[in-house]
Amino acid sequence: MPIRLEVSAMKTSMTPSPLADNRHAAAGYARKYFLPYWLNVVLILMKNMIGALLHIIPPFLSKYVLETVLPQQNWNLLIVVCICMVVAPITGSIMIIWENMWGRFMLTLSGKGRADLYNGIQHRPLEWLRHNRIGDLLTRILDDTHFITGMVNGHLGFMLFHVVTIIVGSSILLALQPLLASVVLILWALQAWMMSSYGRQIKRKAADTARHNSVVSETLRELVSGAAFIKSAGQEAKALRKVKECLRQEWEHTSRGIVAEHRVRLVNAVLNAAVLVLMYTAGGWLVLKESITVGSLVAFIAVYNWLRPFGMSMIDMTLTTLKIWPSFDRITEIAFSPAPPHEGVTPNGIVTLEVKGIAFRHGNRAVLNDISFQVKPGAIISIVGHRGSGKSTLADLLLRLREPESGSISLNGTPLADIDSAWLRRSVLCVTQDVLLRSGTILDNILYGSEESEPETIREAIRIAELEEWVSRLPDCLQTRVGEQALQISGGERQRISIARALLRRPAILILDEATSALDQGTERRLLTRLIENMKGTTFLFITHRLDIALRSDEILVMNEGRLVERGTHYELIRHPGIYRELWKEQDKR
Ligand SMILES: Nc1ncnc2c1ncn2[C@@H]1O[C@H](COP(=O)(O)OP(=O)(O)OP(=O)(O)O)[C@@H](O)[C@H]1O
Repeated sequence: MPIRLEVSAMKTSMTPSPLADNRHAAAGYARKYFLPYWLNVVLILMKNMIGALLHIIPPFLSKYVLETVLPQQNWNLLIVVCICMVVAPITGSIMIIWENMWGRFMLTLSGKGRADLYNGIQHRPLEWLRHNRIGDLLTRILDDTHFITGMVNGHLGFMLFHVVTIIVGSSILLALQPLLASVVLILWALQAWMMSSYGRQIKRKAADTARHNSVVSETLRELVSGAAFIKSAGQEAKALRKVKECLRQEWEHTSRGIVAEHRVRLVNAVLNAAVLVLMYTAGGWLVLKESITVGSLVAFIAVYNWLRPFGMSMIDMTLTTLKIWPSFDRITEIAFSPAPPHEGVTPNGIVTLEVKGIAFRHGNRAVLNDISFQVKPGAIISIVGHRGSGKSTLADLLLRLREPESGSISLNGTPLADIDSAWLRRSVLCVTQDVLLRSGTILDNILYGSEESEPETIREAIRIAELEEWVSRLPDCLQTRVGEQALQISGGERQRISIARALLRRPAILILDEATSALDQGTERRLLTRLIENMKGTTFLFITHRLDIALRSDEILVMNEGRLVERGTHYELIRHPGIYRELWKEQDKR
């Protein structure tokens, strides 16, 4: 059944989701991954509770020794109590083994998180990808996820233990001496309140530092990847100045963050000392008034001293969490807002493409205006025009890398938006002039996306793309690695690799956007002839400045300033004055 292509009005999905929506999505994500492990979480909580109780036994035993064992002068009981004092906390510590066992699922979560982040980036609109700096994205994938991973793996369980311990410890303090405990707890609450207001400052500074770190990464990436260019332009000193300035700014931001953190620690130290002084003074006064026994005060102080380090490290952990929060925001900005690839209609058979009145603008500038045309299955079409007339933008729209502002594009009558996105990626392929090679071997690069191809088909593709001779001269032929040698692979060789790749993919529609511009005209002519013969049934859209292929096209679409201004065969167009005739004459002169 022939498939027709039609473009219908589509809504743009370029606007990124607001952060609040992303946080909501992140909460859903956490639910999705944590819920299957609810039993592990409950077990860890219970273990923490029992561990906290076991750790709190020694202070009570001290009270018992002072008030009962020593007055009775019971030597045997003293030994038993002392043994219990040692065994209880050790047992509590040994229980950490269970936590390692039950908490292992957290490790897998961090891996999934990083993969989701990459998935999020991959599914963002093209415009978003082009506007975001690579350095910034890398910082998000590597540094920000590293902080979060560390937090999930190291802190979460530990924090849980601290919270449980502090709750249990505070209850015991209240049970021992309600008045004294209230004073201590009020001071602690004051400390927590101060923390939260300083915390906002720390969070802001951390966000600032994260932003600057990503600018530094981006600048360094640019300067390192452009090192050869900088050298050839004799601009090494200027580049070095830029690096130094960048690092100076980074240091300034980091040090501002450190100063803010030190201020919080100082306030904490002062408050801790105040609590201690108050507790000894009030406790001593209560003993003198005979409101409590010395044993109770000793037990109270022992519980307090045992609890204090937990409070301190809780503050440390809260500070770390606050610093990590901006990383969390930066991740949720991309990881949880992708439009998932949707499963839509899968057109069968050959494909007819129809474009109806599409318009597109880059910012405020109209780049395409009222473009309409129809392409029958297996047709050869050339899209020509002056530079900047909108040809590549049109290709982006056909590939659904961008959405038209108005108008419609459809395949066999089904709008692109309703077509299964995986099918679309497989069936509408674009080969551009700038060919990016992946790390791996030459063969990996040819097979990318068609790994299941038969050896005979691969050989044929290599032959048609005229790669045979070049490959045979490589040290390991097809198995030669691209990585370090990438720079030595010429533009023409890269373009031929991507033509071979297209041959293996056998798309329904193949767009060649200046895909053979680096080849000499003789090679280009031969290669394209073989390509067309070999891919019968495929629709070809040639975007080109060389008009050789236009001669053999079923139809030529001539674009000017975003409009389709002429159409017809070479011989029809050449007869009348117009842009095509101008272009043809210009080429003739060359
Ligand atoms: N991301 C972008 N933001 C703003 N303007 C853009 C963007 N991409 C392209 N343009 C502009 O849109 C216009 C059309 O660009 P396009 O690349 O589609 O033209 P083209 O006909 O393919 O040009 P060429 O023949 O030089 O490849 C140009 O003026 C270009 O500068």
